[in-house]
Amino acid sequence: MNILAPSILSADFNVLGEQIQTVAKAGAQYIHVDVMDGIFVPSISYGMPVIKSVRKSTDAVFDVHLMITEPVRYIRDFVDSGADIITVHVEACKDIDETIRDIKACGVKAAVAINPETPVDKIMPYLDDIDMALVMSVHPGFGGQKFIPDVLDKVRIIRSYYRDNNMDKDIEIDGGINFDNLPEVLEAGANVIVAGSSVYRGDAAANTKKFLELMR
Ligand SMILES: O=C(CO)[C@H](O)[C@H](O)COP(=O)(O)O
Repeated sequence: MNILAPSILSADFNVLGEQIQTVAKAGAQYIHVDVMDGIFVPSISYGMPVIKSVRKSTDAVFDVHLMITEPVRYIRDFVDSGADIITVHVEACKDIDETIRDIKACGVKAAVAINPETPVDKIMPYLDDIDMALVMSVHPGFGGQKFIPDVLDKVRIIRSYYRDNNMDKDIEIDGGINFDNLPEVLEAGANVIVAGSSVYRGDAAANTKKFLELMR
């Protein structure tokens, strides 16, 4: 199933709850929540108190993408704040197996992300254990960047692995996705589409509906 995950990084934080409701009511299944610590990535976004507060605005799945160093320290806190899926970066964890175990032990879905420069081999050992693989299609840290098409080879390799092993798992792609590159991203095998600026720039409800229409 194809899923749209609007990234609230590009939303208007002054009315964040309403911005989330707009895309959820338009049909977005996930809300993509980017957490940045200023260490793993150069920018700082928001954390648990904000997530807990906006959790009240919708029942949509909260897809929490932790761009933070050693996320294992905060898994329980993010689950208590309302995360339904927690993504950690392979580059940010000393013990990725333990981190995946901790996420699952909290009763939420576990996902692992790789940056554009990280070889696909780094995520392959975890594909059986996780619920979703996230392939970054920009260097993490900021919304509104240009899509890096080379990462689609990694999507294809992961999708082939899942297909060959009869696993119907999710592959998420994040960064620079727009109406023009969406077809090639879906064709490569990604089925969870993160889109920030191309949803929230302009009419968020109309953009959400257009994405969902193109993803059918
Ligand atoms: O993880 C992210 C940045 O690190 C964002 O989710 C991503 O960049 C989405 O925003 P856009 O669609 O504007 O590229």
